[in-house]
Amino acid sequence: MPTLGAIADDFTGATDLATMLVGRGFRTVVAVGPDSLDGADPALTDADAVVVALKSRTAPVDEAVALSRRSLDALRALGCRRFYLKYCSTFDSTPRGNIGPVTDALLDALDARRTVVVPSFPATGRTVYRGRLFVHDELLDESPMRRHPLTPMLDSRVHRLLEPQTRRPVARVGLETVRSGPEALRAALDAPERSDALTVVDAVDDRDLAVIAAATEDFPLVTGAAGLAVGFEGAHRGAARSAPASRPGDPAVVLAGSASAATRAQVAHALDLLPHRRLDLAALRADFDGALAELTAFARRSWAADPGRPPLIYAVATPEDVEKETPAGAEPASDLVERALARCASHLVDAGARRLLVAGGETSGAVVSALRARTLAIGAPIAPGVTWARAEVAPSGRPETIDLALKSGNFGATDIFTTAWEQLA
Ligand SMILES: Nc1ncnc2c1ncn2[C@@H]1O[C@H](COP(=O)(O)OP(=O)(O)O)[C@@H](O)[C@H]1O
Ligand SMILES: O=C(O)[C@@H](O)C(=O)COP(=O)(O)O
Repeated sequence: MPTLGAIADDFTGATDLATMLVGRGFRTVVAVGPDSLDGADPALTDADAVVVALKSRTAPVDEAVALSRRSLDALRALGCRRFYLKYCSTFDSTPRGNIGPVTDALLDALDARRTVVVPSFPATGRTVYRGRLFVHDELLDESPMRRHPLTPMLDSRVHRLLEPQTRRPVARVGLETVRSGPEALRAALDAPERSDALTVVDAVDDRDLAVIAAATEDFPLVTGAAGLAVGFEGAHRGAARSAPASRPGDPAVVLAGSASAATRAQVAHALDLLPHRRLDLAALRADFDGALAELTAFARRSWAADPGRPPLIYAVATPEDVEKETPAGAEPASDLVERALARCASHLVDAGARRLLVAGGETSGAVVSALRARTLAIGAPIAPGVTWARAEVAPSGRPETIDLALKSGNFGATDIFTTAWEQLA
């Protein structure tokens, strides 16, 4: 029976946390949305931890809160007693939410008064020092996250980002206290000014995260990126990862909807090596089905020409490709891109694709929902925060088992689109 329940605000974040938890000795399953939390499913009841993947990061606040509350109730019904709200290591949110409102709602539901806020994930270059969030050497608001199409991050002070989003006071604990050990940190968290607050805690390396995890072991709810789970200890060290569903040479495809800097570099690298097509937004607006049929035909031709070179279908190669203004009366580009890549994934699985690498959190949510997967079993790791997962899908009713990698826009080495497949060998 699972005892740890996590709620992730996007799909790449869910597999990011799940691969970390597997590495920490938790048999972990990702459930796609609260409706997949079926108490009779042995994949869930035999796990130590269940991570619910939501597409709630940029949803309207009420919807994000309702989805998270339903997930919490369903995780409790499965037996979970300790909860983890997983959001982005770059704290992706707006002044309205959704990190603050969801944290408030989960605390209320758990009858808890306070929690910690820990976006730090040093393995991917995210650290928090003096309350400021760094992405490698840059402050968050000086990093490419400043120009994110959905959640531009214009401040690096985590407390300032959170304050307008929550009803609770926002407090801070500095690195000096963390480095004094779990008892000192716990005393700081128990101080009256933090006893009903959301406390942003500095963490620069994995030892800091282990201290935070130890100091909050009995908190009903912790919040953060996947890094905090570095300090968790499950009972199944060396927990098995699921075997690949596909074989080398099976049709594979890369679908990239992210406009993030790392993905743009990965696209640029792959353009020289893989057959590729950029989504043509005008063509999609003029004839969605026709444009999709052309993309499917392109993928089929690529597989026939060389099964070793997966076709790449992408949305953005340079920042200028991001559509800033929607033509009057037209569907916003971000929705159109998600819808196109989701439909593309369905067509391609129907056409035989058994290995899909998807870049982008919102994009991954749209793709996995279109594929109608219910659970993801965590497979071979690819890079910090990125993993293969095995999924039963049924885009048009016929079940298939495929290998899926959901890559956060900003994660992964430049050559990930050409090298990730080696982990399936
Ligand atoms: N050309 C474009 N113009 C506008 N928005 C785009 C374009 N291409 C992609 N997008 C949108 O940008 C968003 C990227 O978000 P996401 O998939 O979460 O990537 P990341 O992981 O980098 O945040 C998606 O909603 C996607 O549809
Ligand atoms: O914590 C992280 O950075 C990732 O797990 C994550 O949430 C990434 O979000 P996207 O960049 O939108 O994929």
